[in-house]
Amino acid sequence: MKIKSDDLIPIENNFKVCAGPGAGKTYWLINHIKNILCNSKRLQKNRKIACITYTNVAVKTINERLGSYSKQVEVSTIHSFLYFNLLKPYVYSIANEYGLNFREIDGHQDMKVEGGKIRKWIKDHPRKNYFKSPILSEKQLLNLQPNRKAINNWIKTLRYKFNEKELILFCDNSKAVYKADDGEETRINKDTLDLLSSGLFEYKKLYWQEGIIDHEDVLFFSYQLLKRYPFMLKILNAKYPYFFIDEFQDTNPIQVKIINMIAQEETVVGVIGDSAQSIYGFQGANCEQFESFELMNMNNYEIHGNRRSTNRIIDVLNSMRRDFKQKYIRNKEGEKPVIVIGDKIKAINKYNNEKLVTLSRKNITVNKIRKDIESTIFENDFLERFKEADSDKERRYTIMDTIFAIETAKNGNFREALKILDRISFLEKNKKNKFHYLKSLLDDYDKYSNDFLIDLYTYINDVLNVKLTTLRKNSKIRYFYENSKYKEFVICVNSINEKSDNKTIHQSKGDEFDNIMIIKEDDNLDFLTNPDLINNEEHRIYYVAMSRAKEKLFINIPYLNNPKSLKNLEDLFEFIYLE
Ligand SMILES: Nc1ncnc2c1ncn2[C@@H]1O[C@H](COP(=O)(O)OP(=O)(O)OP(=O)(O)O)[C@@H](O)[C@H]1O
Repeated sequence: MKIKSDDLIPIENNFKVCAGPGAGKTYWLINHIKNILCNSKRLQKNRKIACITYTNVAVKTINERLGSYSKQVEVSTIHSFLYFNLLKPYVYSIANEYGLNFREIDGHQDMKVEGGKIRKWIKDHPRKNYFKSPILSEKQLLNLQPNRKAINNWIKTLRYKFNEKELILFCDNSKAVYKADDGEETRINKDTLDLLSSGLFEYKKLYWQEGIIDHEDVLFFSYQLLKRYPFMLKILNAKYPYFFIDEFQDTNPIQVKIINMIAQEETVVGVIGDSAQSIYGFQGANCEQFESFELMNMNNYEIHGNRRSTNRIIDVLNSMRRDFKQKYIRNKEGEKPVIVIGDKIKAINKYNNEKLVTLSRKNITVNKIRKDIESTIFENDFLERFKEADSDKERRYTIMDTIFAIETAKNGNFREALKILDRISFLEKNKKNKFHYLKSLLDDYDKYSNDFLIDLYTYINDVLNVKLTTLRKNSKIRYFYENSKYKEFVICVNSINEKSDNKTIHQSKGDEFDNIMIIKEDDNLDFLTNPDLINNEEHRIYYVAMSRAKEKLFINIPYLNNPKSLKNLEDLFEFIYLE
């Protein structure tokens, strides 16, 4: 059934809302929540609406938009929802079985890959006796650097997946490769990878025994808990009579299973999304999953308008979409989108008089643009130079982690900031000291953040009374501290990256900007000339990118080998060749 983004729907039925970009899905969801808060007879004092969304930025936005209504709504990412409602209170009950040191767990983090742990894992591998030809030996795996690096790359792809009803761990074998600077490629053979794969839980346990869990582990343990202890499900149902998930197209299969479990009892479940915007395939999400998602007593709705973009931009989006065409709601003609052919920096500079946000497919392109456009130092360059200049590891790490913690806290994530401080040896695990240290630094931010690193060094020494190794006069390292700006360092912090005008397409998910330039590294515009939003994730990624634009849209390609191939795009785009 078609609805508009300000329509109300019955509050006691499960629902699925499908709508294209800029349709007002988030806007609609917030209204729906307010409607429930005003009219539900099932929301007593201690019961809440759960509203799950994809990123911490989205959590913040939804909370702000709910305003005073947010008290009875728990807005969070699925990981933090499950962590606080299931893992923290109950994981002790299965901890032994998984070698999980539950007392040490302090939140969840991005997956860590530590060389030392991989080494230990291989040394103690449960099927170590089979490490003989054609399987690489322990020595070949541990002592040859290219092999080590290839295994490292492979382990970085570690994920859970369902094998029948059980969750198993697997890695992507195509990533067990290392390419040296001279182009020589080292690839680990399949027999070795199969054997190593058989012990992946032992690898995980090396982290678990220290209480370290990542986001995917939160899903894994939650699933195990819910499967084994039905009373936990009952508690969730009692606490959250309504459970909604925004951006459902990027939900992975474990989350879907958990959501299905939650929906079996009295909780009303609603999912909102757009299968054409599913862009997290590498995490196991796929667009088919959203389309086939079904619950008992579920109403289906569609919103066909686009409230974000000008008509000319919506025309481009519609040219890619087969399932339905979006309607103009703003009904502003706008300018014809432009394909700009030539150097990216020239292209950005040409159109940068109005605020322009660039969206690139890869991080490396974003970094190149930042280096030229923002005249800041490429983050790795700076960290590399710092590492080279300051060989005193303790001092270097103290400075580095202190800045990471300060900037993370300033971005609103105080908990994460305190966690970062654990990496500093004199603060480790001492909550009171950490708190005091961070608070002073935040209170006095202006005293050290406007100029050079030396100011922060002096502040830590003199005001906080932490004695860092002296920086000798006229030494190379003192010169570095006296000449490197604090703000140069800040660029290294990811959360700051989010604020930049130059970002990856994935970072732009859910957001919108007036003017956008998509930066391509080649002239392949297949996603426009031959679009396939159902089967091709790359096409969906560019669809998401283009649909972030409200007013103006540019696509930059470095060259155009075959102008004829773009003939069909002339109605939709203007073509500009740069000198
Ligand atoms: N009913 C409405 N009245 C006024 N403005 C609206 C309404 N619905 C949505 N908007 C505005 O339209 C824009 C797009 O809305 P929103 O971000 O909720 O869309 P979305 O469907 O979640 O987008 P996407 O899937 O592309 O991220 C926003 O600027 C929002 O404030």
